[in-house]
Amino acid sequence: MISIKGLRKVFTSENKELTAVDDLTLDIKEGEIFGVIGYSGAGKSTFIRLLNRLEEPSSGNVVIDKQEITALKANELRTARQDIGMIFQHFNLLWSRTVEDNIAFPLEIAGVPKAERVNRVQELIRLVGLSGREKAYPSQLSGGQKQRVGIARALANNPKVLLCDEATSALDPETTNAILDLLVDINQNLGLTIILITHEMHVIRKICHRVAVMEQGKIVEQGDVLEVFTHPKEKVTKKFVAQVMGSDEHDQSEELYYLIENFKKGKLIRLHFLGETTNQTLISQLAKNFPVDINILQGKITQTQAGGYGTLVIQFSGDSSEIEKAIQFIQKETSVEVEVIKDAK
Ligand SMILES: Nc1ncnc2c1ncn2[C@@H]1O[C@H](COP(=O)(O)OP(=O)(O)OP(=O)(O)O)[C@@H](O)[C@H]1O
Repeated sequence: MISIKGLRKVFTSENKELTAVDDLTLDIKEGEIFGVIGYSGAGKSTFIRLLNRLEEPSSGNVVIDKQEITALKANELRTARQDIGMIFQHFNLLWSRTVEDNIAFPLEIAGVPKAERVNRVQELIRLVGLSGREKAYPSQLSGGQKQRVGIARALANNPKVLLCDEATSALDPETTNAILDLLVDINQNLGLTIILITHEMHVIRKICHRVAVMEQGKIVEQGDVLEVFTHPKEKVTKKFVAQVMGSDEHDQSEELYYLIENFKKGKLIRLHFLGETTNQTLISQLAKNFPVDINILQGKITQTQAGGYGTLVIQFSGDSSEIEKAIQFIQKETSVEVEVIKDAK
């Protein structure tokens, strides 16, 4: 769907050259939500702006849906941009226009007749959940509502791709979640390919299918979100994963030592969940099927688009042969990995 090859952007200021995006090659599939994460200055904004040529590349090419964006003349680019919606951190709304007039703006530019425009705007307002706010001005809206206007405006011409430039960075956590849910809805219901840049791993965890990690203009690691979360390779990736899961191995071993010392009966087990979508009822299944006591001691499980992952430490106590059967059940019937931390025998 999107093919990016050897993309570079060199800025020159005060006779110094700075390579903001450095020989970047990437393929993005149709219908996926692809996240690019990196710290400030990594080159994310420059990268996403190169895709629709808000920033002109120094070299390399970008192909979106078989059209080579980097080869288009100015007038061709204007038409091609109707297929590439974009939303921004600070919304970029027109402050003197109402909600409906902001959303109608790209339709006016595309020459859509008035009656059709009015219908389309109504449809978009419903889609993004802004019914009743049609006549409001941006200054009268909350941050989340402003971004909803931004999304509706970006979708007005039925684009194939939506570029999101730190779209939730100016929002509080609750509003961020609501906007992320809306992006997932749009992705699923309209089949829209979404590329987003962010410095928050929570955003990647919650909605992305694949992720690329950017550092100094380059992609240093990429893959399925679950794979990158469970097996981060680069130092920078490990830091991002720690934003969501916490990673301090020292802390973990201290906590385990505490559990081993204080829960001496039966067996202490650590369960490793990896992309489980079907095992959410595991504990209740164990409790129903085996005459053992289960004590939940510690856990951290988080949900991604590909299912949950994380660990759960439990204590089994009771008849040791029943405990063994319960463990065998987990090993045979689920893909949860079992690690025995301590066996009281
Ligand atoms: N117009 C410009 N002229 C000169 N240098 C620029 C320009 N735009 C960006 N840069 C530089 O390019 C590098 C990458 O910036 P970019 O904004 O793409 O990073 P980022 O990862 O999006 O970070 P942030 O989240 O802070 O914006 C930075 O060193 C920045 O100073």
